[in-house]
Amino acid sequence: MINETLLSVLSITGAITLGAMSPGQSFILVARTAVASSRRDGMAVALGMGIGCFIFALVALLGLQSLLLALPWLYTTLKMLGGVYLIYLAFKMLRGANQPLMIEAVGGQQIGFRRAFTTGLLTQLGNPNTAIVFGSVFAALLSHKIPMVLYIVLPLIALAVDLLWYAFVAFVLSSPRPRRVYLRFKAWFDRLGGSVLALLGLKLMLNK
Ligand SMILES: NC(=[NH2+])NCCC[C@H](N)C(=O)O
Repeated sequence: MINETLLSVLSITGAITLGAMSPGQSFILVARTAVASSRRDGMAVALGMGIGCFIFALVALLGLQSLLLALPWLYTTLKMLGGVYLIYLAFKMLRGANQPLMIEAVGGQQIGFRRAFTTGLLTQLGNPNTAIVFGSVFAALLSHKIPMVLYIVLPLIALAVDLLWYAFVAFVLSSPRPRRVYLRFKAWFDRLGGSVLALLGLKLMLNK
């Protein structure tokens, strides 16, 4: 019994880790913030990603999947909201692509911890990749009777995995060299990042 639980916790941790490491909208946002804003802001986005995962994990354990199956309109509404938010972020990134950044100056263009955190959180909550990982993985890897402790342990693991991974990404990308590279090709990076975000947003809205 204990072993079985431990085994599912380990496989779930593995699946969450792979999900965190696969590139997507969350990665784009953390990377962009870390190179363009500051390490601190990058960390704030990473924290938002972690908390977003915590919420997803909890909600998945509480049976969101069956709720969404029962209420198709809720599913559609959430998808639309997520898509609109992504396109909004993409629009901001594309619009600012040609504006130079003065990030050599100390602190650069800080966006502020709270705003960075909120953007991270909303991006994670609107991320279909995250929803799929938590929706399906939990369903597939947990037995029907979920031990009580897992309701706390799994969300905490989810928080830790994404927080650590994205903090690592933010840490690496906010060091001088990656920032210099970003700065040189800023317009192109922003165009690329913005376009991918917009496509992901459209896909989210249009996909069944
Ligand atoms: N554990 C997870 N699946 N977290 C969500 C990660 C999302 C994905 N890595 C992205 O950048 O979009």
